[in-house]
Amino acid sequence: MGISTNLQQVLVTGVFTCFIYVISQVVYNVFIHPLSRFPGPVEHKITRLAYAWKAARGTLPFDMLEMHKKYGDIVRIAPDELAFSHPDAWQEIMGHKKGQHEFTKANWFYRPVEEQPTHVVNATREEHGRLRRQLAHGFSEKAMRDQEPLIRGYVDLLLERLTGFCASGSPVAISDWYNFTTFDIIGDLAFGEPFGCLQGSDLDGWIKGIFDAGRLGILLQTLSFYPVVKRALLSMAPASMKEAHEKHRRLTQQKMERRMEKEEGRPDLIEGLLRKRDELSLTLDELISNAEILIIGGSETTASLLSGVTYLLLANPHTHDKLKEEVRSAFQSQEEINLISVNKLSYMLACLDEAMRMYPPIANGLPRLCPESGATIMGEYIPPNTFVSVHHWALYRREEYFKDPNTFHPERFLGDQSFADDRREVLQPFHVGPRNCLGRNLAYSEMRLILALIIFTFDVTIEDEAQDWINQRNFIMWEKGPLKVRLNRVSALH
Ligand code: HEM
Repeated sequence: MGISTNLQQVLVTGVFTCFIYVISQVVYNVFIHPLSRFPGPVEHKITRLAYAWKAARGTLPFDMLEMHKKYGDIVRIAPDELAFSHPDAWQEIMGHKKGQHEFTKANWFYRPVEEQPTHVVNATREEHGRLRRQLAHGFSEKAMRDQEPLIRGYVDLLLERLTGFCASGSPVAISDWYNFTTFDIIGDLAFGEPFGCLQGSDLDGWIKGIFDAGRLGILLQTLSFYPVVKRALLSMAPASMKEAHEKHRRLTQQKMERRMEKEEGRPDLIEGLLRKRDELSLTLDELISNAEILIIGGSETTASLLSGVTYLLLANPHTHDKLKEEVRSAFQSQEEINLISVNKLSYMLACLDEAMRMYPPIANGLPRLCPESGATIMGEYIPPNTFVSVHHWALYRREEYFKDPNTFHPERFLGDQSFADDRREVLQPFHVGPRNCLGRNLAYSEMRLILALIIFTFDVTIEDEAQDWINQRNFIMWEKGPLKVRLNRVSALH
């Protein structure tokens, strides 16, 4: 009897203490916290879980737009995070800072498992500078000229494989084929060998392993705010998961070792790091980690945009007609289309930029941490250790910055006067500043070459089942369904 009364008392005290703790957290976060003066939904001010829930449901980009519409350009999206939706925010958060402290990348997002080897995207500032300098060789104009035959080989294989579908008359998920192509290209540029996706008409198991790990990464990012739970869950990971991880690691190591055996001076993206490996004190795991991030960053992004622009053109037939006219009048044969000659296709570039606005490959904000000195963003003092972000999709759909933002208008990038008030500098899908995209030129070259050759070679029509394709969820990357189209080879090319 005495024991159960004691137990009851302990339980009541425990529950009461938890209750007091939660109430005091709520009161602190809503009324006393240094960010309490910023507007936002109350559940987001109270707990990180409100944001995590939206990210986990895949609706974050759309929720962010609604929040900015309701609360303005600055929204408190978590107790310790602000989202900014304004042209000035890019430079103020990510730009080069003369004599001021830079915003660092948020560890909870970029390094959810601290034990993993680092790479150029999540490295500390000092480490990053050294890695970037070396990697930059592989992205130079000269390197790209040297890489062109390799890239062209895969694009020709894509055209050959797609031609197969013309003969059979069956619909084709062109989105998959864009993925196969960009993965094979980047596999060769990062590891010295393709994944065989175009040959095998499927994503390689190694790539699937990376995507699975990506999904887990979203969960781990949220759990970074609850380290005890994260540690417990990681220690309870089933043996099958650990085995899969180990198998993936072994395969990657073999890939890297094969690349290291190849001739010196290969014009690819990893050669710069291999050459200075000792100077940079790079372990094998760090080399692998850099190659992996090149593959993740350089394939899905480009393939998404190609799928997005194809869908938007097909859903807006007058733009598709205009592009066909531009490409087919500029060239007489496929051979004339190359990385240099595609530069004259100004309408096509406008289509790519407009697709980047409506369907940015990276749709959500990538968070940064405000320096110890605090900072001023959009005229507001931001206290130290605040996470800050700019959410691409939501920013690009704001009527304040783009006229008729939900409609595909490539003309807005061609000086059309009806879009004179657009704030085109808002569009920064590759970011600005010292950590902006190294692969921007490569991405544009690949996308221009592939799109020009597709438009030149095929008449493309969209299948009924794909009419709604663009309405997708987003989990850091878009959850692309199959973009089903029918292809007919242009008669002059038969
Ligand atoms: C449409 C395609 C692409 C988009 C929209 C894109 C976007 C971005 C963005 C937003 C960042 C900054 C990430 C951050 O702040 O954490 C980034 C970084 C990076 N991207 Fe891309 N990217 C694309 C294609 C590529 C390609 C083809 C490559 C080639 C491998 C590539 C390589 C990189 C690298 C190496 C970085 C890290 C740069 C650094 O931290 O110094 N990207 N990209």
